[in-house]
Amino acid sequence: MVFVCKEAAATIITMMSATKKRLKIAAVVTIVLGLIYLLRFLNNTSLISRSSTSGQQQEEEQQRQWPPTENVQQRNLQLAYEEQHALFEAQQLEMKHTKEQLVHLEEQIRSLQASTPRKYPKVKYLNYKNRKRILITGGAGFVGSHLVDDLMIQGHEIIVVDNFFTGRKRNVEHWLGHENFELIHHDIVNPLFIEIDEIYHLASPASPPHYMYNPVKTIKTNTMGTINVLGLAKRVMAKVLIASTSEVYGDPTVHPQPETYWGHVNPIGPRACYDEGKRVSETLSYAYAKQEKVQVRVARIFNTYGPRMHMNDGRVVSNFILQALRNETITVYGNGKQTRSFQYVSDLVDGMIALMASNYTQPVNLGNPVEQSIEEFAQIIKQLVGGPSEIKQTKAMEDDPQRRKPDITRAKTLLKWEPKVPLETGLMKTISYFRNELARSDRFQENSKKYFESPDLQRSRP
Ligand SMILES: O=C(O)[C@H]1O[C@H](OP(=O)(O)OP(=O)(O)OC[C@H]2O[C@@H](n3ccc(=O)[nH]c3=O)[C@H](O)[C@@H]2O)[C@H](O)[C@@H](O)[C@@H]1O
Repeated sequence: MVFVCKEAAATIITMMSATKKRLKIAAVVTIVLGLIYLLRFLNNTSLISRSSTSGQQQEEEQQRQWPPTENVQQRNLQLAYEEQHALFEAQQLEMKHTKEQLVHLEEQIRSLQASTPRKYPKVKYLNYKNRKRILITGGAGFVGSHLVDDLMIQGHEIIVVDNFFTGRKRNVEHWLGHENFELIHHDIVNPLFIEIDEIYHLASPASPPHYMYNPVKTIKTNTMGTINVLGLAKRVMAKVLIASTSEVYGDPTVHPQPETYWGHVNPIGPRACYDEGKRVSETLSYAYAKQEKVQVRVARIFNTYGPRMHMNDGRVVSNFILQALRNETITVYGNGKQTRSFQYVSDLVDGMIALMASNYTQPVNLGNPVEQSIEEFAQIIKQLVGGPSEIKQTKAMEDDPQRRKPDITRAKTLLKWEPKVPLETGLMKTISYFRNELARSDRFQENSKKYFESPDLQRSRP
């Protein structure tokens, strides 16, 4: 601006020395030039201020825009952000599907519950004085669940404790919700504090493949578990019945086996975890009886069979029946000359209840003295089931007891008990149970196949 004015003044001084006319022209030119400079200057100034405003706006725009797009770091951030966002959206969609499915399932459960009113088997009414609180360890197992049924029907309050290693909720589900029944998921290897009048201690795997599967656990259950049960009995002054076994006789050298026989057990063989575990269990019972005045009953249980045996039980009765029903080969371990005496489960339960009610404290054999070889037993099953199954000999089991038959004189005289169910009758009931189980498992497999292959499920999968 200063420069422009100086220039204009210089021009005017020059013009003053010229003619009047030239002077006028020079003045006009000078003024026009000055105006042009002035206009240019003003224009430039406004351009500068305009461009600085748009720069600010751009910066603000950039700040508003997230994630930033300018440099690499920002671009990476943006990509990560977009990825997370996409994942989040996919998860939300999956969650929505799952919620829809849950709602559908809940509706189905509600309608099923509504259509099946809870009906329990009839139970006797016992007054407060006669009604006992009875704890059954292993009460969801094969034998335990039948004992539960009988004692419930008699009108007692039953508390089942089971770790469900071999027991199943299904075995006692018909009592769930009944005011006299309680089911506790508990491993008896850990102490239990509860008020009861009687205990039936059945908790332990009993089938050779099951107890050999985890021998340490089998020993713990039969030693620590029994200590916990006897300790509980001592605290609350309850009577205890310990479920012992014919296996305490090992591979017997006396036949048939009376309770006075001390047995022939290999202490380091594959069966020892069970055989010796049960022998210690008996020893503990009599130690608590002597030292702590606990009232004990010991039942030595011989081979027992019946409905609610597990399909994967692995013992001879379930194996042979399932093999025959599936038209598979019936597998006899060894030469089949070894013998067993089989009792039906309801006979055993009657014997246990009679023993608990008695005053007799020494061990009592509970078994059916009708003895047969395993070879004969395979023939009986094949004949009862029918079908084309072959009977074949396979590898013998290590330390398999060769002869087993209970001497039941004690039970007969002291408990007035003896087995009532003939082998054929019991086996027919057991065969019919396994036939239903097979049909049920086929149905289950088919339904689950249908479900997992259904287009709805495929669509809802992420
Ligand atoms: O059922 C029971 O109450 C008894 O079962 C088992 O004793 P174990 O007599 O060896 O029972 P199984 O596994 O049923 O075997 C019986 C006989 O059949 C044979 N067997 C078993 C399964 C098989 O598929 N094929 C076969 O020939 C065995 O070698 C054995 O000689 C347990 O060890 C006992 O504690 C339990 O009291």
